[in-house]
Amino acid sequence: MPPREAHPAPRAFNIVVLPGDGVGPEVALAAQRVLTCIGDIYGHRFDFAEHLIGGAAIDAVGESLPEDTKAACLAADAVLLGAVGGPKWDGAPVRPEQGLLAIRKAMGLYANLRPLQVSPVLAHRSPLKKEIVEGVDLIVFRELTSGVYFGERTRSKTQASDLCVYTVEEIERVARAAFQAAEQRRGKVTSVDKANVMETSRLWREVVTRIHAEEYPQITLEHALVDSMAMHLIRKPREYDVILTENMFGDILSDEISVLGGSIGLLPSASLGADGPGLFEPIHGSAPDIAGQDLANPVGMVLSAAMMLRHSFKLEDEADSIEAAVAAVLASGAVTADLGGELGTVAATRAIVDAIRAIHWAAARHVPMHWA
Ligand SMILES: NC(=O)c1ccc[n+]([C@@H]2O[C@H](COP(=O)([O-])OP(=O)(O)OC[C@H]3O[C@@H](n4cnc5c(N)ncnc54)[C@H](O)[C@@H]3O)[C@@H](O)[C@H]2O)c1
Ligand SMILES: CC(C)[C@H](C(=O)O)[C@@H](O)C(=O)O
Ligand SMILES: [Mg+2]
Repeated sequence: MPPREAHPAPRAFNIVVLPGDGVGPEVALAAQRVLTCIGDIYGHRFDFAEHLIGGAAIDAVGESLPEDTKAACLAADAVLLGAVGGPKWDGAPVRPEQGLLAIRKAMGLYANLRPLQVSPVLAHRSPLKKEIVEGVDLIVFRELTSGVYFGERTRSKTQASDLCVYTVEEIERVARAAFQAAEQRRGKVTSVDKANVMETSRLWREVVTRIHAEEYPQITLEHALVDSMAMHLIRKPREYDVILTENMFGDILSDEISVLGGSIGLLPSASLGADGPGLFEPIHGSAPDIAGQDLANPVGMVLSAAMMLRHSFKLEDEADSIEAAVAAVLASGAVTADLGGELGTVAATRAIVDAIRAIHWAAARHVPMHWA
């Protein structure tokens, strides 16, 4: 990508890195390598400060979100997170996942953006038919700081409960974020709920309908029930543009749509609030089955870093560079085992870094890309 005419001057950014557990540290390192390359090319300085979260924090200090990690995240320009959790902490009194929920809440990250694009050259990597997935371009807006994830929990010998609560304001703010995104895209929002059963879903539907009518009437809004939506997403995924949904449905549906692209290891996310730093993490987990073996696909984490450049730092060219390099590498077949390739995490990351440099070399000399 050649830099745009009025490119912003080089800047310095403080990025907190939370590697976490399992493959988290492996993919977090990949993102740092790619950002360092971007910094070299564009002259920005990215200062990385690593902090503990999840199981690694439990092992070191006995809690999943240490106070200094929280303070560092709140003071950072942005946060990158690998993944948390793993069987080692199953049944432990404090769970690694609590640290992740706590930092999302503390940073006020109510909107979790999970985009997916399946370009024609990548469609064959999906286990689904090429004609179904080719050209998919959608984004999930998942509410991230409320719902059943944050309701009161009870437990006795004979029963357990998880309370699901949504307030009008919590629905309004994430709905506005989704409608605003649709304005910049194909102008369609599909709001997903379970309004035939759940009271929180009936409120969700009412509020989304009202915000649409009052503030975004030019956007096409449709409502869908989560069970049939799970089916439609793999039968006709190209029909969707922006998918707006509550915390738990968004968690489940986003893992489902990862199949369209061929691997959960490809999908990035951005978690954003009203103001303050954002947090950027792949949608996958700590992948204990492949951790520590140089097998993890770094692309979801690397694309999360690109989302950080775009959303938090307004560095569009730099984000475009990473995305173009990832697309070129995936198209070339230089991929990890989850996509049927032979590269390890380190080699796949190197391929992305090399592609960024090659694209810049070609752009600077006005050479067609295939010579680079
Ligand atoms: N944001 C997070 O930190 C996050 C997200 C999801 C799950 N988790 C945690 O991770 C742990 C494991 O959960 P899980 O097994 O259900 O989900 P997972 O996403 O970790 O793994 C599911 C499957 O996808 C594969 N996979 C995941 N990431 C991959 C990558 N980058 N490259 C190649 N293959 C990849 C894994 O090998 C596994 O077969 C649990 O403790 C869970 O709570 C954390
Ligand atoms: C680990 C877990 C708490 C987390 C979630 O459910 O939000 C994960 O599945 C995700 O998708 O980020
Ligand atoms: Mg999940």
